[in-house]
Amino acid sequence: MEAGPPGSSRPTELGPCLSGQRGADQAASASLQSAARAQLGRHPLAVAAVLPAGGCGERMGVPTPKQFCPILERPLISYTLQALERVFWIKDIVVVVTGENMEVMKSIIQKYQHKRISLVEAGVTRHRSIFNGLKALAEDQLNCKLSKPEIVIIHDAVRPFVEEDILLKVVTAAKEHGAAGAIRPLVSTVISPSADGCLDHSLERARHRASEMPQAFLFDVIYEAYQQCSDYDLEFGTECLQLALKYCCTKAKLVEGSPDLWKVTYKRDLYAAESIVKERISQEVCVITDTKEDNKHVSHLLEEVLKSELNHVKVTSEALCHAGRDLQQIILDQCYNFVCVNVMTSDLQETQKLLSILEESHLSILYPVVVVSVHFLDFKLVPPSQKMENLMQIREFAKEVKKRNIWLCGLLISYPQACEVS
Ligand SMILES: Nc1ccn([C@@H]2O[C@H](COP(=O)(O)OP(=O)(O)OP(=O)(O)O)[C@@H](O)[C@H]2O)c(=O)n1
Ligand SMILES: O=P(O)(O)OC[C@@H](O)[C@@H](O)[C@@H](O)CO
Repeated sequence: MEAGPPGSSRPTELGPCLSGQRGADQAASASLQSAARAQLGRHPLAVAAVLPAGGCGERMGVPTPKQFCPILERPLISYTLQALERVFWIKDIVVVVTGENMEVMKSIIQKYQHKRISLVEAGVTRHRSIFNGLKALAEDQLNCKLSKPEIVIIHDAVRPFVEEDILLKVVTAAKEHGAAGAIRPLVSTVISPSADGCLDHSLERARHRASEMPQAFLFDVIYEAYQQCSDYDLEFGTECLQLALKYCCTKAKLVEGSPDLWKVTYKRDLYAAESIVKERISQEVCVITDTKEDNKHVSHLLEEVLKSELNHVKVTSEALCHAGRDLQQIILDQCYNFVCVNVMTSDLQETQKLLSILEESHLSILYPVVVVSVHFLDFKLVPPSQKMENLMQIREFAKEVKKRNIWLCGLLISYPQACEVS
C-alpha cells in the first residue's frame, strides 16, 4: 500500500511482523496485559501511538537523520518500533516522517517486518509533526484502517528503550487525569541567565524534573489542544504536556520513569545506545552439540567453563537433534549467541544444520546472531594443515550467512585424545 499523497495525513499500513520473535515477548507481556486489563478497565481502551520521526538530527552532526542512524547495522527507529510492537494493547502506531524519508521508512518496515505501522508526513517542527499524526487518527477516513483511539501515546522515535510498564503507567494515568508524562530527576542544575549573559538565578534542582517521553493523553484533550494551539507554540514549543495545560486546562500526571528513557540527541548517545543493545542481547549463550557421548561430554565441560567465566550470563546446552523442540524454544527466548561443539571432526555438518535452523527462525532479522563453530581436534592424529582446509570453508560460509545478519566464526582447539579433559 502506498503512503498518502504528499502533505496529506492519509496513512498507510505496511508490513507483517515477526511471529517467532514475539513468542518470548508474549509470555513476558501476558502478565502486563492482565495488569493492563485490570488498570485500563474491563473493556480494553483503544490505544494508539504517534511517533514523531520527522527531524533532521542537526545536533547529531551527521548527514543521516539520527532516527535512521544504524545501531548494530539496524536503524535506530526500528528498535523503537520493536519496543512498541511488543505492547499488544497498542493497536496502531503512526510514524511521522518527512516526504523525502517516506521510502526509507517503508523499506525499514518491510525489511524488519514491523507491523501495525501507518506513515504520515511530518511538519517543519516537532509539534506540527505530532499534530499531523493526530489528524491521521482523528479523521475517520473510510478507506483507512485507522480509527480514533480513546488514548494516544506520543513517543519520540529516537527514544528506543521504552518498556511496556512505563507505557501502561502513563496510559492508565492519562485515562484518569487526561494527560500523563514520564519524568526523570535532573542531572544538571537549571539556571536562568540574565540579559548580560551572567547568572540571574538558579532553580532548586530537587524541586524540578526533566520531562521525558512517553506521554499519553485522552485523545480528545490533546487533539483539541493542538487545534487551539498558536502558531508560536507550534513553531517553538517543545512540551506536549504544556499544550494540554494551556489550551485544555488539563494538568498532566507526572510518572517517574526509568533511566533508559533518554533521547538519542548527540553522537555519544548512539554509542551508548549500541552498547546497551549489545549488553541486552549478550545475556544468554547456548552450547549446541549432537548426541555423540564425546560431544555431550565436551559440551558439558564447555558449559561449566562458560558459566564460571560469564557468571552473569545464562548458559544452556542443547542437543541439535532436539532442534524441533528445545532449540526453537531457546530461539523464542531470544538467545542470540550459539557455540556449536564438534569433537574430532573439522567438517561443518552440525554447524550447517544449526545455521539452517537459525535462518528458518528469522531470529537474525532484528539482532545479529553470533555462531562460534568450535572444533576439538587431536593434532597428533591428523596434522592441522589437513584439517585447516576444511575449516577454511568456514570463511566462505561466514561471508554467506553474514548477508542474513549471522556472524559466524571458527575455533580450532587442540584436544589430545591421550589425556582426558578433566
Ligand atoms: N520537524 C520535526 C522535528 C523533530 N521531530 C522528531 O521529534 C523527535 C525529538 O526531536 P529532536 O530530538 O529535537 O529531533 P531533531 O529535531 O531531529 O534533532 P535536532 O534538534 O538535533 O535537529 C525526534 O524523533 C524527531 O525526529 C519531528 O517529528 N518533526
Ligand atoms: O526539544 P527536542 O525536540 O530535542 O525534544 C522534544 C521532547 O522530547 C522534549 O521536549 C521532552 O522534554 C519531552 O517533551
